[in-house]
Amino acid sequence: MKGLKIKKSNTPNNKYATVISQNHQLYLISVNESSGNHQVMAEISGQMAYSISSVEQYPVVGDRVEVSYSENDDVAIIHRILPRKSLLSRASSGVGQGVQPIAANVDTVFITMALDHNFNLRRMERYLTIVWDSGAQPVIVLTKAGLTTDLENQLAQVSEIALGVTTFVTSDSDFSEIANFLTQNPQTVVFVGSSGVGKSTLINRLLGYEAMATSENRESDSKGRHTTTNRQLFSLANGTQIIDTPGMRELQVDTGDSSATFADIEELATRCKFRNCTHKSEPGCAIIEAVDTGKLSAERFANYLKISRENRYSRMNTTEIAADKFRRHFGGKSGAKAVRDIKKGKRLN
Ligand SMILES: Nc1nc2c(ncn2[C@@H]2O[C@H](COP(=O)(O)OP(=O)(O)OP(=O)(O)O)[C@@H](O)[C@H]2O)c(=O)[nH]1
Ligand SMILES: [Zn+2]
Repeated sequence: MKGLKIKKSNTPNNKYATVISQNHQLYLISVNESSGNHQVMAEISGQMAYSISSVEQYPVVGDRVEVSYSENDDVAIIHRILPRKSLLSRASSGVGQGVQPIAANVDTVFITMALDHNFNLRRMERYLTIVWDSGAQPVIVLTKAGLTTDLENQLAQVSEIALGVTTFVTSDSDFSEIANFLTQNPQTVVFVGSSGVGKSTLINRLLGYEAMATSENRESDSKGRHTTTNRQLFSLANGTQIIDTPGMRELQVDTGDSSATFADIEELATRCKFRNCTHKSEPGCAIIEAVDTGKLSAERFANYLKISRENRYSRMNTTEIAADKFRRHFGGKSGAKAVRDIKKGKRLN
């Protein structure tokens, strides 16, 4: 994986550091010093705070930052974020709220899904979409192999929606594929996936100690999932870093650029007779034909449409979204009739 190119600082006493945990505007950073790495609390400088105009300009876990700090200081001051190679974000709740960045410079996102009742290809597509969009590389981890009798079929289904994506299968007793993968390519990784699929179990096994409380030894409503520290970035001996921040694990699998995940559908769309085909009822629609002949599953196509619509919304303001819903809902009706319907309280959705 490509390393960060670090521009030399204009201020010779400044140092470089990695953000290892974040709590509101306070950061825990690991400063790279000639004597080794040194952990210290940090805040952003007044000047940096003043110049920030959007939420991605705040440091997040995994960020490399330039700081000023001397031995006598209680807190270091963060002056800037070095260029990121990836940024993983989740959708904030509520329409028009944009996205919330949660981890930077992640190389690989392990999309973790259990092979039991948790297994769900539509959810997997959503995770893939977010990961492709972040600049990180997805790897699929299918856990609890002992709890399925249908592994071959499940693997075939996964490879259909995740063409070329590395896929590992783990069980209670065997997680060696992931361990080998990380030994061969030390890098920064995160685990995402539904609660209970075994992310903490895997992270503990990779670290070789109980850094995370798994659901077996955790109160179900306990806030702190880390047993020993409030770190959000853990290092393996081989240099691999595992980021695990609150809010990261399940993401909100509802946004992102769908083009890489749905490359086959986008390719089909280029063969529709009309360039602005909506793939609903047009003659010569290559997608409708593929669904009719069974080459494309209707479910997968429906998921594609849903994600495309959500993407479109994430780029619109509230009025535009309302107008779009209006058009979709009342497409054929006259404006006056549509307005009457709205006044009568018919829902748009
Ligand atoms: N059978 C089986 N059980 C597993 C496996 N991996 C984890 N488990 C069990 O599944 C339960 C949940 O595991 P966790 O590691 O806490 O799951 P998690 O994904 O970290 O869940 P959250 O912390 O809520 O995000 C625990 O009881 C684990 O012992 C596996 O490969 N096979
Ligand atoms: Zn079409």
